[in-house]
Amino acid sequence: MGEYELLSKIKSPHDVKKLNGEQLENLCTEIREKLVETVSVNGGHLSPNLGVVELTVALERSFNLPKDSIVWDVGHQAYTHKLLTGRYEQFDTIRKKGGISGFPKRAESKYDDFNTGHSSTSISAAYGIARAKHLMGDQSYTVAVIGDGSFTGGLAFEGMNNSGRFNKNFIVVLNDNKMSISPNVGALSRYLTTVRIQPWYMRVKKITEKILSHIPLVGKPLKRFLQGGKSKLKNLVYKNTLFDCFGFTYLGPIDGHNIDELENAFECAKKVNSPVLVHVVTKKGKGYQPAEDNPGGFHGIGQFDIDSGEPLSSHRGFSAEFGKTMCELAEDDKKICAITAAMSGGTGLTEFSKLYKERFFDVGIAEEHAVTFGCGLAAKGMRPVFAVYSTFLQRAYDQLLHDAALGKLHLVIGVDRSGIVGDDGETHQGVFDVSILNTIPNTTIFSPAYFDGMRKSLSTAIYICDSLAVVRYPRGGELYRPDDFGEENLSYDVYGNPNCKNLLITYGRLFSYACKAKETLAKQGIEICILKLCRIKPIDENAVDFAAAFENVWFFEEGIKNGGIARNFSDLLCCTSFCGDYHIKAINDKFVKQMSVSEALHELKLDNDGMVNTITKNLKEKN
Ligand SMILES: Cc1ncc(C[n+]2csc(CCOP(=O)(O)OP(=O)(O)O)c2C)c(N)n1
Ligand SMILES: CC(=O)[C@@H](O)[C@H](O)COP(=O)(O)O
Ligand SMILES: [Mg+2]
Repeated sequence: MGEYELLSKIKSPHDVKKLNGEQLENLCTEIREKLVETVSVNGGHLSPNLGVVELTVALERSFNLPKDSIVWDVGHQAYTHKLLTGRYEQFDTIRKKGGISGFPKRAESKYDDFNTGHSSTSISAAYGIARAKHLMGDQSYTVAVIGDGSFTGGLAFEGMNNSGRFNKNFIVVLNDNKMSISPNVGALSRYLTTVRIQPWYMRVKKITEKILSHIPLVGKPLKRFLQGGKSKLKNLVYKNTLFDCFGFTYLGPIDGHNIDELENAFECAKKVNSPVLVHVVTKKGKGYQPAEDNPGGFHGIGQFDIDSGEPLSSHRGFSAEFGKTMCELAEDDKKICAITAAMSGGTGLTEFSKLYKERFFDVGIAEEHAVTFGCGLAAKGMRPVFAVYSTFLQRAYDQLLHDAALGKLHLVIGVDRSGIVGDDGETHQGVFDVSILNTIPNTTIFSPAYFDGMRKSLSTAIYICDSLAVVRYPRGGELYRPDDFGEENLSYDVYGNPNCKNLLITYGRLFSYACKAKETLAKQGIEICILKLCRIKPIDENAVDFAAAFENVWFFEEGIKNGGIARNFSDLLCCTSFCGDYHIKAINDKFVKQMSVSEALHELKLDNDGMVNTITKNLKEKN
């Protein structure tokens, strides 16, 4: 490893076009080695990228980038695209502070046509791009590349429905590897299996030609192309599929690891004067045995040992604790149901899915549906718990508001990855959920700091609350817990001398940083007391009354300031006799870039150093 003779010389897709068959094969091998080597150090999305090496090479050769446009859905599989579009030299910085992103970014390269991170957007975005080009008389091609998992998202179907009537070329490449993060689920997935294996979809050119001659508009040009002298399209078969019903000409299935076959299919797709769907079959994790054996495990991974495929670090996190608690509760209560939107592993629900199969619902990448489906379960007296990453819950605002809260339905949401998540960057930071949920009436939000608080909050959300109830917890595990801090209370805790002048308010994992800051400040002769909220909506009136007695109050919040709890708290304080100074440190109207969690908290001045510096500075200014 380390010697990338061909890859290191690729400065743009133009260079890839110059390579012959043998060189392309070697290039793909080098790319795979580079992917494994880099991700083993930086962490990242390995198996999705290993699966699309040939697909990407074929796309970059068949199309004329950056004039033609490619929109990668989610964008977690665009590493090869980055390597072939002038970012080889920077590739070692991927997902690091100041480095290149793990997702496409328009600001990063002229070859990145659309910013992504959340799934199922590619068809809509690419269609918008195609229509804009059309309006401007630009004849270049536009391609959306979407995985079979991302195709389960409603937005993908909205895009298909809308774009299917376009009377110009528009290409959707469906990368079908039978996997979302875990095995893909649902009727679409079942349908794709039948498309892949039905016997009448024989790969016979004659049949293709015969069928094509009966298809108006599309058939004849395709047939002519198939019959063309240097056509190598013997593997291409026209079929009548679900996609045709949407107005797309279906081409496939194509072997996604055969560059020749892929290029032929793309050449053919270009000839169609209407929307085309190219169905490409790939193997997630291809070329690295541990990832082929465990594609879900290598979907998104931290550092690992290349020889064994073993992760270099593992610690028990909130997700695992949440999953364990769900299993314990579900054992005694047959009404408890768990819902995930294609994130069973990440949200800790794998064990639940095995133990309580009939009460476990993986709805695909469909957060909006997950919420409304949960509301339906709740309407009939079940106890649904939807476990979802904070960033993906953003999709379901209207469903939370209109379907759950307005109807006072008792849906519980486990908001995983709340707060800074680190290397995935802006698209994945869980810093908006509080502000979003805070606007919704009939909603209770708990944001514990430790596992015991999470367990208590979850059972309270399930058994005491009677409308929308949310328990949020961060990526990773528990942080520092002082020996003299007892069990977490559900509403709030006071830690320190309640009669001192200075009060630090916070919630969630920032409490750990606050405790460290308290110790540091004590050494400097500054005494602070900490008010640790657990239930952040509604805020306990007694907590507000307690805070009102202090001379100096700081609220540190790991979330966006607008609409956050610190602002609420200040509104409530205004209604008391409080006459001290009130300071808020939260994320001030910006997106948080990719970097480790500790780097981000440091930069945002939300770690212990930031707290100490802010407090000492404010006190100095006052005196
Ligand atoms: C709205 C949204 N929900 C969930 C995710 C998390 N997620 C990222 S990739 C992925 C699976 C995508 O599967 P597929 O599109 O088939 O790509 P593959 O990894 O199989 O290549 C999921 C669920 C996301 N990025 N966006
Ligand atoms: C691309 C995507 O959205 C997911 O794969 C996400 O990156 C997973 O994040 P975790 O690593 O925190 O599970
Ligand atoms: Mg897939």
